[in-house]
Amino acid sequence: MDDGVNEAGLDAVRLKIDRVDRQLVRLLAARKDLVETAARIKRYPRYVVDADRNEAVLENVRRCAAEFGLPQAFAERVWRFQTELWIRHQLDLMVRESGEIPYAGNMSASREQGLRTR
Ligand SMILES: C=C(O[C@@H]1C=C(C(=O)O)C=C[C@H]1O)C(=O)O
Repeated sequence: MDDGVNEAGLDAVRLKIDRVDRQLVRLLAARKDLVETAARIKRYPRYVVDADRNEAVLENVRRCAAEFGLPQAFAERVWRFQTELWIRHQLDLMVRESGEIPYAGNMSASREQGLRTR
């Protein structure tokens, strides 16, 4: 780079970004284990999507975002997208572990509940 860009400063901040990413991945892996436990408790695909719980999760995340200085709209978009991925993950897990076929109703239900990224 040119134009007097502080390359050493950029390298240093990127190192910190990589460290934060490592922590984020660790936390997501911990969430994955819990989401899988929830899936095993639910047992059936028809119980995977829970609109009330999705809303409660979003409300909690908005509160945390305000607390930690993350823009709420940003947090909300990440969580809506994430929730869709977790729902898919649970359905995939059920298929893997029980051979149960998830019916299309689940994903269309999640779309109706506004879980798609907009
Ligand atoms: C993990 C669950 O399953 C789904 C995924 C959720 C999540 O990722 O937070 C929340 C509700 C459900 O739609 C759950 O019911 O708690």
